[in-house]
Amino acid sequence: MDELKRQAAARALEHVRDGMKLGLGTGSTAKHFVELLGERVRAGLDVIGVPTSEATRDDALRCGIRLTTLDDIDRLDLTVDGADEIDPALNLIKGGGGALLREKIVATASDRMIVIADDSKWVEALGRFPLPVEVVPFGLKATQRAIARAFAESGVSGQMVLRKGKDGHVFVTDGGHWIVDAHLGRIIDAPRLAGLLAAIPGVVEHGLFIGLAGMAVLAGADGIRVVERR
Ligand SMILES: O=C(CO)[C@H](O)[C@H](O)COP(=O)(O)O
Repeated sequence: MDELKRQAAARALEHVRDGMKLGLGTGSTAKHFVELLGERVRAGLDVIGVPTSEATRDDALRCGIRLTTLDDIDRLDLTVDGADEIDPALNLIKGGGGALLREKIVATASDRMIVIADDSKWVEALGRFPLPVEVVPFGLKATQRAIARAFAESGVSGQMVLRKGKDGHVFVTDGGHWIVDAHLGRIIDAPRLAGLLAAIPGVVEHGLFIGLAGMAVLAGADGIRVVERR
């Protein structure tokens, strides 16, 4: 599986050009991309990156990649990131690694987003992977009730679980928020649900990435499949 992730990352690297401003994703697949990019940088490629998490910032610096922020530059040329699920419209579930907020800000500031994954992430409909919803700790129960109403309005339901870290304590995002993972099974209308969740005051961000990815690079046992959004 790790080899497939690296193959997908290597194929995405072919889209990187000298002088590009890059969004650097988070997760085990994105980490392969950062490492391979670092090899090219050490060989003379001139790029600058905006990391989507503290973990990616550390990795990128270790790999010798120059970094900047969205305060210092306007647009990015390309973001390369992983995903937890990818559907045929190239809508995604992201946030399994907890970095969905910065990932969405960076992807939205990019002219292009390429999503890289092993082909187990390809699904006919989103929702088997629990949908991460990043919330502020204040008023958690009220926010969860509003989220449940949004689910009902878009025709889905399921258990919501407050994410815990490996240490058993509540998982805290880089932005100081909490994550509720919603076990929905199958999301019938992801764009509609995305809009409903975005309108809830206690929701900081959710893991539905609608219309952001322009290309998916999927590595499987039979080779690499590239899917472009129509
Ligand atoms: O959204 C993410 C982190 O917030 C990751 O891209 C997603 O969880 C996929 O991770 P991996 O490449 O390790 O399978």
